[in-house]
Amino acid sequence: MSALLASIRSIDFKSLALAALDIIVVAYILYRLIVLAKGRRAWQILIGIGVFFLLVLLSNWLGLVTLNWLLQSITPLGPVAIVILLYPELREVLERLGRLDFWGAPLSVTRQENITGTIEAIVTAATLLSARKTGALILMARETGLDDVIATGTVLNATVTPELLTTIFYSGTALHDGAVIVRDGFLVAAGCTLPLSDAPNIATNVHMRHRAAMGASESSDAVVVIVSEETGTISIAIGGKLDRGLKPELLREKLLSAFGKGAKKALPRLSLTRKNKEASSEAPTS
Ligand SMILES: Nc1ncnc2c1ncn2[C@@H]1O[C@H](COP(=O)(O)OP(=O)(O)OP(=O)(O)O)[C@@H](O)[C@H]1O
Repeated sequence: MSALLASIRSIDFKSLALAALDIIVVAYILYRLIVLAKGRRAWQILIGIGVFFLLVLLSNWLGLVTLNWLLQSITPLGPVAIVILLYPELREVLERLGRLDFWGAPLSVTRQENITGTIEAIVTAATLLSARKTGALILMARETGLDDVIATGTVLNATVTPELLTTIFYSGTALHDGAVIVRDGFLVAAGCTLPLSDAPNIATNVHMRHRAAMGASESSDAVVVIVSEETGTISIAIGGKLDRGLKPELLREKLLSAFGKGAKKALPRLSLTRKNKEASSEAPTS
């Protein structure tokens, strides 16, 4: 008993508390970084890095000398490659650190909004625009921020209504070109430039507006609704995949399912960072 008391007394509680704090802070930072990366291209890059290190360990363990030598030779280039590949995400993390919103509110769902109402407004607007053959590009945010895309357009921060959407896309208005960004139940910005898809096998009848929608949904977890100016057809792009020729009911169904049952009351935040600079120089105007 006295030995137990002596050993308890010998514990340096201050160092223990500091070590615990250290572990908690590091774990929290890692958690926030994972939440930030998830659903974006950065996530695939991180998985790729994980696979690379797994291969290094495996080749070492199996005694695959040449493969191990090759992988070990490439490893010192890793930090530079990571900075290049994850440049947009690293920039966003630093910006968030500066704005202090890296630590606070959750990065995913920040506000409880009526997503069903937002979806309804978008479906109604798409139906009207489709009937008039007015081109439209509506990007719906899901996770993290879209600040760099928003920066390419004009900030509005207005409630999403069919009237506002149809007015914005009315040909000839100053903001009809480009995409509108909907986030947290608000039409945050209009006239935004999206990154174009660089997928190799895009059909020739997929024009710039649809390519931009595909690009935005490839680079982030955004859900993009498109109305073709040429044919009036309504399409949706999710994860780089374009689903064309949707009836309003199917569009509503897909949007509700994209925002998930749990998210029916919340419009999550989303980010899209990659390729904007390239797209802003490529985007055409009508
Ligand atoms: N990178 C981009 N980001 C945002 N909007 C874009 C981008 N590229 C094109 N657009 C929008 O698409 C419009 C022109 O698209 P496009 O040339 O595909 O029109 P279209 O021939 O009528 O085809 P569609 O049937 O796809 O509407 C532009 O005026 C612009 O509003």
